[in-house]
Amino acid sequence: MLEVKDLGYRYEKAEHALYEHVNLQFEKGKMYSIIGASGSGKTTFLSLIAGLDKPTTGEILFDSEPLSKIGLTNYRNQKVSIVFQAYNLLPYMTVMQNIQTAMEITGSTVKDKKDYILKMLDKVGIAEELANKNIKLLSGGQQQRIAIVRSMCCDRDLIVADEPTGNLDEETTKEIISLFKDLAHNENKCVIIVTHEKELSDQCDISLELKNRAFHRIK
Ligand SMILES: Nc1ncnc2c1ncn2[C@@H]1O[C@H](COP(=O)(O)OP(=O)(O)OP(=O)(O)O)[C@@H](O)[C@H]1O
Repeated sequence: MLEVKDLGYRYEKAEHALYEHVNLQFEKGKMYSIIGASGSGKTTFLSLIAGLDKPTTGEILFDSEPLSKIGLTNYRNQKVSIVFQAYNLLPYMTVMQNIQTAMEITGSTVKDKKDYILKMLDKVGIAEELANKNIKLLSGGQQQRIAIVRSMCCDRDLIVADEPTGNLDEETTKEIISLFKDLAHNENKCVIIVTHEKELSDQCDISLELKNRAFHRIK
């Protein structure tokens, strides 16, 4: 579903490229982890496959079509769901409004959105009374869970997440892992997660390590 072809990336003014000639394929129904030392370029890679930035060389294809042809804005609005730490949550809106707005922008066909959102929030342990609170009143961990629920509600084939369990307690981490697993295995999504956490990486179907400017399959 997602194909990375001969990809290279170099930040302007950086001495070296972060990586070159990367070739990878990601399929629906699988959960992938990307691990690697701090600064190895994991977040940058997610930004590229999420259509937030363009590769310096090579290309990325979604269902055989290059992102450059789909258009990055189109791609982000229609194909991919991004769970970066509290990425793009709107601080002046409530939890409910944040998720509902995202569903509307992405053309969700769910009829009773409020009811649906409350059910999804319940799955990650967010009670109804929090749903009507402003985002900025929530803790970092709660905001992270909202960002995940928003990605689940938007029904995209590709979900990319950066350290989604980074600031959560052990029990919530388990819950979040099982939500991502469910999305991959029961809803046939392609889930790609950058993580430092072994527990999360171990649960993935395929693990890639970014080391010495190349990706190595370790599971
Ligand atoms: N906008 C930028 N301009 C120049 N260099 C950058 C920029 N953003 C990141 N870098 C550098 O690129 C390298 C890769 O950064 P990236 O955030 O992708 O790594 P990472 O593996 O996700 O790290 P971490 O695990 O610490 O989050 C780092 O050396 C970083 O300093």
